[in-house]
Amino acid sequence: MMQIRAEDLKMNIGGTEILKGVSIGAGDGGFIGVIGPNGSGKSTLLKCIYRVLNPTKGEVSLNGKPLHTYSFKESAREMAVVAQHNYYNFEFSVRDVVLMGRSPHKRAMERDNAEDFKIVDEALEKVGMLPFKDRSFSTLSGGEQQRVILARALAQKTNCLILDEPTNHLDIKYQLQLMDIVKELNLTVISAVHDLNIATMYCDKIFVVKDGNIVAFGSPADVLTKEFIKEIYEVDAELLTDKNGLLHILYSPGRYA
Ligand SMILES: Nc1ncnc2c1ncn2[C@@H]1O[C@H](COP(=O)(O)OP(=O)(O)OP(=O)(O)O)[C@@H](O)[C@H]1O
Repeated sequence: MMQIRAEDLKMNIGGTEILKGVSIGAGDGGFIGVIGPNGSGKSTLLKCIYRVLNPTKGEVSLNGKPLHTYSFKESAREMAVVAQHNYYNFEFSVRDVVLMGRSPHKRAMERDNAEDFKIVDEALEKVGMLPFKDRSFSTLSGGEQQRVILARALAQKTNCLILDEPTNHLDIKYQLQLMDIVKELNLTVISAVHDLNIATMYCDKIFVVKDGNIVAFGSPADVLTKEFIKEIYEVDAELLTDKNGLLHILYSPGRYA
């Protein structure tokens, strides 16, 4: 099973310290959420983990081995990413976008084979996008694109998934569907999550980021108290536990500082 650790990450951009010494870990199929207000550093932290950014200080490791000792291809066989924004101006078909998920498993110039096409179809089927296979990716709605990007990550067949706000763009059915798909895979997951109710439903543990620091860690039910939500997000929330023992966080209009 996959272990992933970020140790004392610092990130300076243009003289501003965006991450101030952040350590997080995930492994053994755990679903780890990263929550926190806008601009707190969640995406920056995830980008250091999925190698879009190089931390100014600190280190990310996979299975105890520093990430920089992996080639990009090697780390892509371990870790797939669904990023927050996908800028696709190009005219790839849906199938071709998902096929890109197979490239870490192929040698240079190696052709896609029947197995790759099968994996792509299975991944598209899983997210309910198989009927869109021949469509141009750029003509899809935001939510459809998001599901295709998840299919690409699934086709990558990794042990670890990094998700940055994966339910962005999705209506409630597809938010639940995406989280259910990811949960059922039992992969090691690190996901930035904005919706605290989604976090309580799906995350085993959450890290809370504020102003570039981790300010709390624990199970959603332990961390997300009324007082803590007020402190972190400056909103008044009511907490309710339903008959199944699931925590719900309720808000009211105008109840913020
Ligand atoms: N390249 C950059 N140059 C300058 N500032 C940056 C850069 N990248 C990020 N920042 C700043 O760093 C802070 C953290 O950004 P980040 O995207 O990590 O936050 P976030 O917690 O993911 O926010 P959100 O919830 O709004 O997506 C923000 O104030 C952002 O403006």
